[in-house]
Amino acid sequence: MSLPVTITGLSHRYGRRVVLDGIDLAVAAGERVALLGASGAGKSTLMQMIAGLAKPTEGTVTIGGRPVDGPLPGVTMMLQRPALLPWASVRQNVELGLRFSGLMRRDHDAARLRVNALLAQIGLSDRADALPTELSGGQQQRVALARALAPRPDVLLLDEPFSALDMGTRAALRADVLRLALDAGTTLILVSHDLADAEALCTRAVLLSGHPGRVAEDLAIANGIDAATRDRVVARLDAA
Ligand SMILES: Nc1ncnc2c1ncn2[C@@H]1O[C@H](COP(=O)(O)OP(=O)(O)OP(=O)(O)O)[C@@H](O)[C@H]1O
Repeated sequence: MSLPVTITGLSHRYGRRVVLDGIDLAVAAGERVALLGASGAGKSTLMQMIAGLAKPTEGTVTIGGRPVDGPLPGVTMMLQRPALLPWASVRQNVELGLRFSGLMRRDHDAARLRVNALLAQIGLSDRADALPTELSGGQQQRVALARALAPRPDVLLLDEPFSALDMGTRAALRADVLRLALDAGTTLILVSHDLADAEALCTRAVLLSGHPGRVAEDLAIANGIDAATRDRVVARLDAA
């Protein structure tokens, strides 16, 4: 299942410093939206609020009509660093996603099949017993992706998941994310400062800009981006 995410009149201050101002954003169930912006535009802060890890100074976030006042079941976040359990195998790390969802307890066989299918999808079936430290950075990020998608989350939040990876690995992982997200039918919100990430994964790009960050552009990108728009967006992303 996928759920809509609605942000209404959201502003946020750290101390006396306003970092986000008047954010209104409606993401439909199953939509794939990129939150783009230069460094410091407030993208990660906004993601933390969607994930229920921080509370906005003003305004609300609802997911499936339910106000977010803490982490909600069915909402999964994946970060720049994979944050795998170092002492647990690849398989155990992916299983963790299903332990939280309860499937491991309810139907152990179904959980095992799901983990096997995910390991095959990320090309790591033969590394199921390896420890994370025995994998490359890209492989570790794939394991984190499989763990995030194992319970078929209603909403998947990706905060710069590709930024620590080289270009080749990045392209391959983008393809994995798209395939697994489509398979899970999840609503996807991606934070990035790279337009290419948005084009590879999303049908819509929302650009945060300024200090405090506000929504500067809201673009349909499913059918590509014309040259003038691309130049404008890239210039804004490059602005510090
Ligand atoms: N916990 C915090 N306390 C105080 N200020 C913070 C805190 N977290 C972020 N900030 C500030 O809020 C602003 C927005 O930060 P945020 O990390 O949300 O931006 P971002 O767009 O995700 O940036 P980047 O692309 O560099 O990660 C920045 O100026 C940052 O310094």
